[in-house]
Amino acid sequence: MPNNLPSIVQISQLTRCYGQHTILDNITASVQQGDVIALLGKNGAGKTTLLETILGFALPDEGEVRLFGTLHHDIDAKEKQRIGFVPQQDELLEQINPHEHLAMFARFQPNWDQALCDRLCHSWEIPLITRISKLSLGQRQKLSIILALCHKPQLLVLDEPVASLDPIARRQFLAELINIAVDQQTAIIFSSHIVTDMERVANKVWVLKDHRLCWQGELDTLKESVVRLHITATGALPEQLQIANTVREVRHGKTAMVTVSHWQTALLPTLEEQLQAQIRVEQLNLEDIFLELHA
Ligand SMILES: Nc1ncnc2c1ncn2[C@@H]1O[C@H](COP(=O)(O)OP(=O)(O)OP(=O)(O)O)[C@@H](O)[C@H]1O
Repeated sequence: MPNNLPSIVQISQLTRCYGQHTILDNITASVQQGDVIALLGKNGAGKTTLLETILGFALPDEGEVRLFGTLHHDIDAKEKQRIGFVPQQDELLEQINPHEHLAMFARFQPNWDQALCDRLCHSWEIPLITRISKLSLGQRQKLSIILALCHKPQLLVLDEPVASLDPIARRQFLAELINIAVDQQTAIIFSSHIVTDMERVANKVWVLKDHRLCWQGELDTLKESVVRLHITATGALPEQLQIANTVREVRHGKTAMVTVSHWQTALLPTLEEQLQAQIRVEQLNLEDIFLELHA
């Protein structure tokens, strides 16, 4: 059956500058229901800028962003309730305690899931009656996540949500993300430097590099596309290997290790013939792919 619903997020030719500096250059991308998108990029690549621009905290210099089909700066309070956001630096109210904060927030959220809130507060050992200014960084981060998850958003945007979480809480958090993505079909955009975590939960990847999305697509396709070729020649290797879409090349005598993008298995026999070599194709994990794309 055709799906005529608008994308949850539609980014069209988005450019964003700070002063003279272009941070995001002509980005076009979309997010559909049920997508879990890992947003990857080096420090300063523009991940926070992209996430905040998507949410309408700043206007693009060029292009536009639509949330649920509406221009992001035109969405009303009701539509805002469909969004959950965990910012890199939390915006918790310091002078009240988590119990009061959660209760206050829940009053304005028609879809608030008190059972989920109670469960997470219990398993994450949130000190409910301690003033927020006295909580540890990790406890604050957990509270921000609970605030963002429990109103059952249709779009969840997470900017480095796990940086301060211990490994147990991180695993629990990832499990919750998978649950809500599967059960509620929530669209999730998730930025983190813990790439192994992203690989566990994401089905799509956006890689931000040189101000653009140098990759956007299915995680599995990315993993099939970027591979490392281990080449062992029977004789001498040609001076120029001339392998299409080479990302990085390391040579040593009759052997070479070449990382390529846009790989297709069907290319293998021709390449072996061309180089008079045996080639082993190594699949890479997401962290290795990220490192190779930035080598
Ligand atoms: N308010 C601002 N004014 C001027 N430049 C800014 C401002 N905020 C961010 N920048 C610059 O924009 C670029 C992108 O920053 P951003 O915070 O979006 O990167 P990031 O990918 O989220 O980085 P990190 O992984 O370190 O959190 C950086 O060069 C940063 O210095």
